[in-house]
Amino acid sequence: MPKAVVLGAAGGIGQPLSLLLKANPLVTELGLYDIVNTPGVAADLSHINTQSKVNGFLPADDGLEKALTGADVVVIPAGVPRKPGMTRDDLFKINAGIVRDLATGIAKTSPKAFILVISNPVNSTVPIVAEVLKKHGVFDPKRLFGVTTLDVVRASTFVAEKLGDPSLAASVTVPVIGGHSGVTIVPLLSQSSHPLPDSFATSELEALTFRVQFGGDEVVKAKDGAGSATLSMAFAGAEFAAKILRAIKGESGITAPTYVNLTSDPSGAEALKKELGKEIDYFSSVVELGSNGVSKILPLGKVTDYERGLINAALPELASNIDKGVSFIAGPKL
Ligand SMILES: NC(=O)c1ccc[n+]([C@@H]2O[C@H](COP(=O)([O-])OP(=O)(O)OC[C@H]3O[C@@H](n4cnc5c(N)ncnc54)[C@H](O)[C@@H]3O)[C@@H](O)[C@H]2O)c1
Ligand SMILES: O=C(O)C[C@H](O)C(=O)O
Repeated sequence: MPKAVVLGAAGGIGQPLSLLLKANPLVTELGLYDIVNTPGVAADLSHINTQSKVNGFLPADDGLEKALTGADVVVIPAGVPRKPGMTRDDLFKINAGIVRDLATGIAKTSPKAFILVISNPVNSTVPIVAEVLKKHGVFDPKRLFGVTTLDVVRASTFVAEKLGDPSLAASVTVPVIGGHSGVTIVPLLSQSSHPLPDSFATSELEALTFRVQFGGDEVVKAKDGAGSATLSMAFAGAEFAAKILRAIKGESGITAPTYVNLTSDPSGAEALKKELGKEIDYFSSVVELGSNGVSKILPLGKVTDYERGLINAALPELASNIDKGVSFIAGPKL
């Protein structure tokens, strides 16, 4: 205990993420699943002198089921990445089906696992996983997470840069809320652990906000057709997974922003929706983690008028992304 599983483990994110999980002393077993190359990735990682046992699986011979058996934490970076000119929503056509099929495997084999969804478009793929789990009668909203940590990591880096002290990057924390695409990404810079100077101009604040919202595009452009963020995403995914592993082990007081379901448990969902002023079924907010998953969704806290405007701009797109994911499994709303 615990066993971590990576679905999409041979990919650009999957390989370095699997490496970082192999290096995490809390992981005792690591299952790697992909449609290609996992035996090689697993053999390679298995020579690293940390305690976890590593196994690689392919679709043949019930590989998905074998990988997922006994899983406590399942991380999903399977699916295609963006090329320049594409939005994350453009990936829906291919990734929705991939995520649906993997979620079906989880529902059948490891329904109690904590599920961490990286595959884009996260705003829609998380609802897809939830709807599949609901169909199988095993949905627990406290155990399903859209991984938005890369936005948080970016915000820390960019704020530290603006403060003129990159050594602060690891300690700066900025809540990033909403969703994970363009305008649905809302950095609450007024709540930065290391405040921006009073002299910070409105235009600078807008530029910094834009950089967090569209940081993914910078990488897509720089990679010039060879994919999107992989290494920074692996780092971010491993950071979030490490928090989950610590919470499972019983550590209390761990918090992180993550994209969660707001329709039932856990506590705090109704209060958050009141603050948002809108009935919305998923939202990324800071949550408190416990051994059973999300123990509390924390309130937004004080936001500036500018941030309130960003939230209001995010909500309609988020709602439409959510509907798209839900309808893919449940059929269109009548
Ligand atoms: N949440 C985030 O912040 C974030 C950040 C970066 C990338 N992403 C997303 O992560 C996904 C993966 O990105 P990448 O750069 O690693 O892509 P990649 O193409 O390098 O890797 C994807 C892997 O998924 C595998 N795969 C495809 N279909 C599969 C299936 N049915 N079952 C198991 N594995 C399957 C592929 O074989 C490949 O190894 C993309 O959708 C990307 O947009 C999300
Ligand atoms: O930008 C992308 O498509 C990948 C990822 O969502 C990111 O934020 O880097």
